[in-house]
Amino acid sequence: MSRFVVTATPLPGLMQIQRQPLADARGALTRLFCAQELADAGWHGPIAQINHTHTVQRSTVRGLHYQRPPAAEAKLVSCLHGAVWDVVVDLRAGSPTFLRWYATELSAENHTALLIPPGCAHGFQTLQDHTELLYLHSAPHTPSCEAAVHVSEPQLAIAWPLPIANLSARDAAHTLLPPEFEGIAL
Ligand SMILES: Cc1cn([C@H]2C[C@H](O)[C@@H](COP(=O)(O)OP(=O)(O)O[C@H]3O[C@H](C)C(=O)[C@H](O)[C@H]3O)O2)c(=O)[nH]c1=O
Repeated sequence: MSRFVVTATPLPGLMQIQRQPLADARGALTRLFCAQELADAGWHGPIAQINHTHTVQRSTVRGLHYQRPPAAEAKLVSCLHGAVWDVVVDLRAGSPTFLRWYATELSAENHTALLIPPGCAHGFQTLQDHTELLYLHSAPHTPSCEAAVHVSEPQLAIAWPLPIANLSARDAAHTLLPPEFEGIAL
């Protein structure tokens, strides 16, 4: 029996993964990852790194981050505590949804994760204090390949649900996309 319900989104390759906890009188066991089950959803190869973020204040925004080739990465983003409004932006050159974004709520309660394909930027806004996310990365953190899109990028017009708060100095300083930006060649 599959422990995940996989649902496509309007962005090709971006999949919503709903975990299916096995509950009993003691509580529940929830599978967070399965290479075999998630291969069909687009996860290929080993997990290179796992990160955990704790964000203290509601309304905080982190993002919009991605890694360029050769460290372009898939990410599986899960919420372990609290809730986020999670955003993915398609930056893939030639994609039919280039520069379109998709957002959904990830929370400990709804057991929903996003499997984000390479070439997409990721960000989120916390909807509760003390929100914790777990990230599975298919490539190692490679500072020389790190890149980002500004959370207030006019070409995206992301409709953040709350006022943007606690943006890091680094995230506040990301430059805007040039009009001629054609995306990332993967
Ligand atoms: C991403 C990353 C960062 N770092 C170091 C670099 C900095 O010294 C410190 C904080 O990095 P940053 O401000 O980029 O972290 P976040 O803004 O929380 O980025 C996170 O939130 C956004 C929404 C994401 O999608 C990123 O993948 C995710 O890591 O951790 C590491 O050591 N390993 C890593 O994989």
